[in-house]
Amino acid sequence: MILELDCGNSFIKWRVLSALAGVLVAEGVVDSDQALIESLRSLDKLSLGKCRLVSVRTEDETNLLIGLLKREFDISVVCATPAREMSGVKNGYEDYERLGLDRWLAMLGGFHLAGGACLVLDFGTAVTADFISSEGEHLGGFICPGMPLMRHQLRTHTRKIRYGDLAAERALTSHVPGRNTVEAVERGCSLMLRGFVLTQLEMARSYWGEGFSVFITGGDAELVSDVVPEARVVPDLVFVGLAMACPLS
Ligand SMILES: Nc1ncnc2c1ncn2[C@@H]1O[C@H](COP(=O)(O)OP(=O)(O)O)[C@@H](O)[C@H]1O
Ligand SMILES: CC(C)(COP(=O)(O)O)[C@@H](O)C(=O)NCCC(=O)O
Ligand SMILES: [K+]
Repeated sequence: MILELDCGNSFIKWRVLSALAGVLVAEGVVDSDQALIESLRSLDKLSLGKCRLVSVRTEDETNLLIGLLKREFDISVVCATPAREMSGVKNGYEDYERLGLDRWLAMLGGFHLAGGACLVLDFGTAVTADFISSEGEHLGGFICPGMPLMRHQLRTHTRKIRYGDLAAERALTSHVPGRNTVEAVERGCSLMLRGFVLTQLEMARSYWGEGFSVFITGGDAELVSDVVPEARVVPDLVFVGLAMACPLS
């Protein structure tokens, strides 16, 4: 079996595929290395052979996790690394190594699935947008705070914005003006994300008219997906790119 990991700033997304057919065996989201090991240990008939992973964490943190995986499961681990060009996509950063690897893999996955120009939007801790032309040229992108960061900033830099997770979830069932703090904040931040999406769409149209695909991924993808009905919500877009960047022979 193959273990795939997407180590973001907040969560580790994991999944286990069968070695031969690549069929999904199990998957999950965890908030620590230890929780990952526990989730995997609890699986029935787990027999991991290999692991491929992408991380936007520090080298030290990533190496710690790799060491842990090798000790626990005695597997080989392959890490996605930066590239100037891969699978027809050309990295557009001045310094290609500085582009976040999760963005790079989502771009590889998006361009592969679209077979043409695409806009890739990722809603995680940070929100990112990346533009890839029909020739596979990465035009660049944008980074801004995602929902968890916007919430956190308001909660920590004001005296009177305090509320719990359940209230936050309930507040997001509508976007009418809030009549209490939790509604006002949650809906306000959600509208910022939705406005961001519309701006990115406008920019993509100015480049490519109607000839492009939109991909939406990341843990908070559902907060914005209805703004772009034609978009493809692909929660595992980073994994699509990871398999392309790290083929396991
Ligand atoms: N099962 C889940 N576990 C944790 N967070 C989730 C889950 N489903 C959706 N989310 C949302 O995903 C967001 C984090 O997105 P994610 O793409 O995992 O971020 P990152 O890659 O930066 O770690 C959180 O704000 C949370 O609201
Ligand atoms: C932009 C990001 C913080 C997004 O991370 P995420 O929200 O997925 O955890 C990550 O891709 C990153 O650290 N990038 C390096 C900086 C850059 O892409 O320019
Ligand atoms: K991510």
